Amino acid sequence: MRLSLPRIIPALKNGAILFRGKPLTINKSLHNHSTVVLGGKPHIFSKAHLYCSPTFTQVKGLHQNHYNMSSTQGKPITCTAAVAYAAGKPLTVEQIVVDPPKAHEVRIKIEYTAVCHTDAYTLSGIDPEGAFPSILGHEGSGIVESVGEGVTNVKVGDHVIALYTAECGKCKFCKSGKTNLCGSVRATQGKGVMPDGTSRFHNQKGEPLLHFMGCSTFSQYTVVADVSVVAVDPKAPLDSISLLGCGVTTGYGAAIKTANVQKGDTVAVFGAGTVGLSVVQGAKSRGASKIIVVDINNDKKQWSFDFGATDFVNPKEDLKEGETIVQKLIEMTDGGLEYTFDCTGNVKVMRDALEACHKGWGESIIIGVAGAGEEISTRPFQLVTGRVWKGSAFGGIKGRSEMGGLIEDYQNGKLKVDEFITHRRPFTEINDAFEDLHHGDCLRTVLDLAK
Ligand SMILES: NC(=O)C1=CN([C@@H]2O[C@H](COP(=O)(O)OP(=O)(O)OC[C@H]3O[C@@H](n4cnc5c(N)ncnc54)[C@H](OP(=O)(O)O)[C@@H]3O)[C@@H](O)[C@H]2O)C=CC1
Ligand SMILES: N[C@@H](CCC(=O)N[C@@H](CSC=O)C(=O)NCC(=O)O)C(=O)O
Ligand SMILES: [Zn+2]
Ligand SMILES: [Zn+2]
Repeated sequence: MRLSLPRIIPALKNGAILFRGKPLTINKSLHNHSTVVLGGKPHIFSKAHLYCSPTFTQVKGLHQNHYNMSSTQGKPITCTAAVAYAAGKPLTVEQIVVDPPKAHEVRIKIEYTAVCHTDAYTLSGIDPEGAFPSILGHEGSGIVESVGEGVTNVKVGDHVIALYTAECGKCKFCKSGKTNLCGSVRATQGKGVMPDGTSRFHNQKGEPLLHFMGCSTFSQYTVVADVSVVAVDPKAPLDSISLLGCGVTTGYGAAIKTANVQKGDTVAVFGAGTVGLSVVQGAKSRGASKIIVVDINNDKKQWSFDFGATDFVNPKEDLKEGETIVQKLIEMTDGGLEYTFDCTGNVKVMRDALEACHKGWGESIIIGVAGAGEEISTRPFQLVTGRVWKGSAFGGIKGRSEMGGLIEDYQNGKLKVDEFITHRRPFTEINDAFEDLHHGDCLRTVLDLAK
């Protein structure tokens, strides 16, 4: 049962609600502003918090569970989603049905989602794991609507980010201390189903729709495994932090975790999208001495400098006759770079990125995702002579244990996030958001699921 506003207000007026053990008094504008006064200090709660939050620890005559529950709990929800019915076709915005979460699952009311290049990659049909019909989207934030049995890490009303890289803390991978990859749900996630092998989505004809990357944020409601969701500070704006669900975290983490860039290091970043520019800001935060952005699109030049690049090279325009990008970079850095990052997904660029590394110690980190059948190649001599080829998924970040730190970096002004939001659209314009991706003036389009 949802605790309705008319029911909660008399309870508040009677002083019957305790917040962290102290009685709450209501601000007279509670109706409109959701503001309560505690110890003389105003506290602002979102509507969702007022309705659902267990931070309200005691309501006279009501059991705690009552106000932890929503009226939709345990029931299917009909809502709007964007369905990918076939590769290369626009998404269909339609009403779908989202089943309640089963044990160790969480149903989230998605508030905002951005479109990542990987969504376009899968929709294009070149993802070996791409399957249809499905609900794409993996860069999203929202509020927990209900939880299944046994869920302890999040509760109704929590502000959350969906995680395509789960963290169970118990599997071989999680316990290794060597990787952020988690084995707990990855096999079923890759098949587009929940850990029990079934889907929580179906369309109005009753046909099941597949999940995507364990997130499926292109739906007003989604269901994820409990290991694939993290609760965050409710003061962090949900629209901005949706970007921490993928692009920003991936690039920033690749610089500060996977590569672990140190003061004075030289860095080259191939591809100045959200991922590449987030690598740039990670490298800058570590005090890299040179941060060279390589991109074929001059529209990315100013952004590169804004995020901390020291140089910008457009291989289509800035090379001398017969010069390669590898030669240019080696010449600019007295023998090559300490770290290079591919943020394009182009396997030829990946080779250049490796070969631009300094002999003996340079490391190249592949972040870009390449299509089915694509392979990387280089002369083994490149590795024999000390260059290292690595990859990075979700920036090497463990979503449940490390997201809080990234949110703090954002809140303290150390990590730029808002600057990536170049476009905003109502959810119904999702196909235009995919189109935005192909234009040089777009880093991220954030979609508002309420519109
Ligand atoms: N490993 C992981 O965990 C993750 C991987 N990814 C992958 O990372 C990549 C980047 O993602 P995102 O930032 O969202 O993508 P974007 O498309 O926004 O950025 C890619 C950038 O690379 C540029 N580019 C394309 N070809 C070249 C080239 N030959 N040389 C130099 N620059 C080039 C593009 O230019 P233009 O605008 O002209 O096309 C664009 O500016 C994608 O492959 C994505 O799938 C994303 C998130 C997580
Ligand atoms: N499905 C593809 C590979 C896609 C891929 O590499 N995904 C990245 C995240 S991309 C986010 O925008 C990743 O983290 N991969 C690790 C993972 O476990 O999926 C294929 O089959 O090639
Ligand atoms: Zn992504
Ligand atoms: Zn695990």
